[in-house]
Amino acid sequence: MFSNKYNVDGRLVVITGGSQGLGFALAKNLYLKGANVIIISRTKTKLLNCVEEIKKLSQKEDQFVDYVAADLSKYEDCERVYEYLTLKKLLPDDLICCAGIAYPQKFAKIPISKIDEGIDINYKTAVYFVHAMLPLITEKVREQHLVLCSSVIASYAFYGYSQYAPMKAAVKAFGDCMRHELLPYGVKVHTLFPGNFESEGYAQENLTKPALTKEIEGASPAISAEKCAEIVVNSLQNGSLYIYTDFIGWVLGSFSLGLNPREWWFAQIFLSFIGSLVGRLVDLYHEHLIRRQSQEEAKQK
Ligand SMILES: NC(=O)C1=CN([C@@H]2O[C@H](COP(=O)(O)OP(=O)(O)OC[C@H]3O[C@@H](n4cnc5c(N)ncnc54)[C@H](OP(=O)(O)O)[C@@H]3O)[C@@H](O)[C@H]2O)C=CC1
Ligand SMILES: CCCCCCCCCCCCCCCC(=O)[C@@H](N)CO
Repeated sequence: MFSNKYNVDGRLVVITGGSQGLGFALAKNLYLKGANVIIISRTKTKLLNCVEEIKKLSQKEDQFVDYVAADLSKYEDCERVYEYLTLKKLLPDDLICCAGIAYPQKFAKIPISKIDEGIDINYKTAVYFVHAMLPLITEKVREQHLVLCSSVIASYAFYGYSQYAPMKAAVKAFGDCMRHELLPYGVKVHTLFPGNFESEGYAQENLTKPALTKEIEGASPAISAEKCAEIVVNSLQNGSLYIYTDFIGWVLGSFSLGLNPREWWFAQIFLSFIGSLVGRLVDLYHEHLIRRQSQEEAKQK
């Protein structure tokens, strides 16, 4: 219905989790390219500072940046964002859902409050927000994009991520449903599968992350949030539906193609064949690391 090209200039982009990390980096990147942005997160003081910083990057007279402080895991707050947009007659061109949190730890050591937080921040913020915004993205007036943030972890869930991986798999599945349902409205739905990148959230999760988890995910060295945002924006401009931010993420995505959208069809199909041959070996190696560690722990006791 609409062209594939994603021209940033003049668009209105609403970004959840826009006060730090990837969300903030995306806000700055898009603003620098001429977009108007609205950032949303819970903490007003952080949002105010971000708005000031973004304003410094202004490209033209009438460029617009604003914020809404809202806890998007509460539906009333999502409705409040809807009211703010409609009152101000602001029609978003794109929604980017970046709010998310990980508490990597052995399952037995995870407090139930952290499990709830994982469900609320990773899953509910995305699903509730999209639900509340639907009237604004189904008007068929222009090309619109919905961007959801999953993780490489959705392609391969492993030791230490029991609080987080199921939620990111859920976000992936939600995105797949939305991609179908919003097709008649000309809304392109993109899902991000980032590998590790530096952010406040990443620093926080590293405080509880088990050594084994760090060892396994070492294959995805953390890039800067700015670099990650640049890759995401370039991929959106190329029309990619599934967006990976590092090589290992792309390889793991290729190993689990299923009926998923693909990029570089033949390369990915070839890799999926390799994956079906050696994938289990990689996992067996990780099982070996786990056994070795538990034996070492037993010796120390
Ligand atoms: N960093 C990494 O290595 C990776 C991260 N990801 C995913 O990428 C996304 C961005 O990650 P990252 O930049 O590290 O995250 P950060 O933890 O650094 O930032 C999270 C943002 O979400 C906001 N937020 C949290 N809870 C809510 C809520 N209930 N309602 C509204 N806003 C909320 C936070 O602000 P406030 O607390 O003020 O609300 C903050 O702005 C997340 O979805 C994450 O899971 C995926 C792969 C790798
Ligand atoms: C031949 C194939 C070898 C495969 C080896 C397996 C490597 C696994 C890498 C997984 C990286 C996961 C990053 C998770 C990021 C994330 O979402 C958290 N940081 C949360 O913020």
